[in-house]
Amino acid sequence: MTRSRQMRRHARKMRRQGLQPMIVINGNEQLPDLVVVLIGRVLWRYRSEVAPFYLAAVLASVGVTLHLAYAEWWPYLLTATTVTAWALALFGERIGFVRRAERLYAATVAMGAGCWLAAVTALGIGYQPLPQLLIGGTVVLAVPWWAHRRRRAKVRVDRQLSAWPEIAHAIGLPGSHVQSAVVDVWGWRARFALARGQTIADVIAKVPAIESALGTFRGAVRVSPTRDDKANRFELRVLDTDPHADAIPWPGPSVSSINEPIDLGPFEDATAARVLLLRRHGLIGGVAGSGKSGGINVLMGNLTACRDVVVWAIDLKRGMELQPWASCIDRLATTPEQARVLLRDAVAVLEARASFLAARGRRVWEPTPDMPALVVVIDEYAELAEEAPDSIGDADSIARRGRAVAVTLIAATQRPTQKAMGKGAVRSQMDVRVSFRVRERRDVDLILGQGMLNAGWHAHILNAPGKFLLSAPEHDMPRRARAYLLTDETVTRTAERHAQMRPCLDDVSRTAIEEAQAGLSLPSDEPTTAPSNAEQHSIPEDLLWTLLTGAPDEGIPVAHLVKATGMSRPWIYQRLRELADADRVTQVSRGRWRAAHEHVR
Ligand SMILES: Nc1ncnc2c1ncn2[C@@H]1O[C@H](COP(=O)(O)OP(=O)(O)OP(=O)(O)O)[C@@H](O)[C@H]1O
Repeated sequence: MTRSRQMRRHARKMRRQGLQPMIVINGNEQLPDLVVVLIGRVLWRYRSEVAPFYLAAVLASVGVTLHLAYAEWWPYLLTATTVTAWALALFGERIGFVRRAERLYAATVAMGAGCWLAAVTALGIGYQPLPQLLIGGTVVLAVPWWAHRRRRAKVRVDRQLSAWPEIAHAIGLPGSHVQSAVVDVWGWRARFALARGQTIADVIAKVPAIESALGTFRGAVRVSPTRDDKANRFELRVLDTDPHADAIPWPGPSVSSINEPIDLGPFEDATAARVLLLRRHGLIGGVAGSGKSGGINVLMGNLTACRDVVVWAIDLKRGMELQPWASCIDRLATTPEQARVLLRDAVAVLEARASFLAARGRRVWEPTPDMPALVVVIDEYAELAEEAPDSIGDADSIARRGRAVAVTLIAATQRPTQKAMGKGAVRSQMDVRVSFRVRERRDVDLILGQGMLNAGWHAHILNAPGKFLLSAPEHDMPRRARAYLLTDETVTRTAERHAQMRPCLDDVSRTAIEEAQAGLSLPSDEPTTAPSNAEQHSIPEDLLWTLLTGAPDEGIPVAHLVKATGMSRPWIYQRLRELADADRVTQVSRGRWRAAHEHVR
């Protein structure tokens, strides 16, 4: 019996006795077979780390072979090298070198390796200083490779996943296997297939065992169904770091249109807390210092990035919170009087839009850069209710009737009591509720809605500023999230950038505001039905023309035209536009028109 067979037998015997065999290598003896296997395994396991040296070894052997057989090939090698390096630098993105630094690195390695190979092919490996260049170049170029974060993360995940069959066996899920995996900022996620008869409930019951087997911290593993909701699949989310451990810098806007859900910050499992604001109103609550203003900054950073949103804001704390965004805000009210006018105008906008839609037989206002949504942000709503109580009726109107016409209200307040919200229906109309930390348990229901505390929405125990619970039609489970943090400098920079691309309100809304400001706003029960046939058209059109030709020099207000003809405001505007296109009428000033001079009586 050879010595190595004796050793293996001995090892088996020890294992039967429950002991762990140890390999002792005596310097004078030949290495046992086992050690060769072990070294092979280590070299395979650490193949990613050792890859630069593998490449160097391959280059050296290819170089020696080429020198002996085809020494005259070196110019071809140089040409191929140059072409490859340029291709990697210019088009490397297509094969996975996403960042510029990665493409430059790949091109440098290709250039270095190719030039060295060409030199060895021509001169032989013994030519000085080619051997030194190979060793030095390998070590120097290996440093960025070793340091590359994404490579390291991928290797770590590969190793954890290659151990999955053993883990699955140990935790009682034998036969389950990995289908795909991706690495991200917080850790990794992988899709698994389950063996016959296993269910996702079995996996959820094993989460602590999975955490232990993968060597993660407690709470790092989440199990969820896959998107296709197959009963024999599951998704495993493994966090390397707790996403909520520190403040999370804002990564920049997540949307460019109000039609997309806004990312407020990550949940504990690092998935994004995304919420749609189109045709919804929002209520943000929480005690002083809980991060409300931070939350509003995240919203502002996103809303101002949308080319189909006009933002109006009310900040009665003398603009302390919203002033930094002033360059992106179409109208900012910082006094009760300004707030009153702003809300009255917002109601005028919503009424004009409703008439405009009704006249065209349309139900909803689809925001576009030309016809944007209007979002009214009110910081500290309680101050508004206290200092401008007569404007609460307008806020109420917006909350009740704003959805279809894309006029959205977002109100922030510390405690949305009935008194703080004024005597209106505003609170009950809020579809999206964001609760930062509250002082008392009963405040949970105030912000999130009746019965939410008992349903497990424990906003009173949120333990750091910026942490929040989000309740919305697509978020019906209490999950902690943490809002991104925008530093003052980020706010300034973002506001500067976004200020250049803010849209203006559409004609319908602008005119409604002008009329409201001129005190000519029509009652909300103005006629909204468009004429149904040509016969009906002919009379008001004649009347309209008569009014325009008889108008004084300063023009006739649109509101008068509406009243006199009995037609809807959008109808009047359409006719005016047609007449203006035919050079028959002119707009004297905002909201005032008359016939062109040659037609004036
Ligand atoms: N998302 C966040 N992540 C980390 N820290 C935050 C976050 N939001 C706020 N903070 C910290 O908490 C402090 C208070 O936040 P913020 O001013 O937003 O609270 P607030 O609820 O608006 O208070 P107030 O009502 O007094 O204005 C900030 O100075 C900041 O340091």
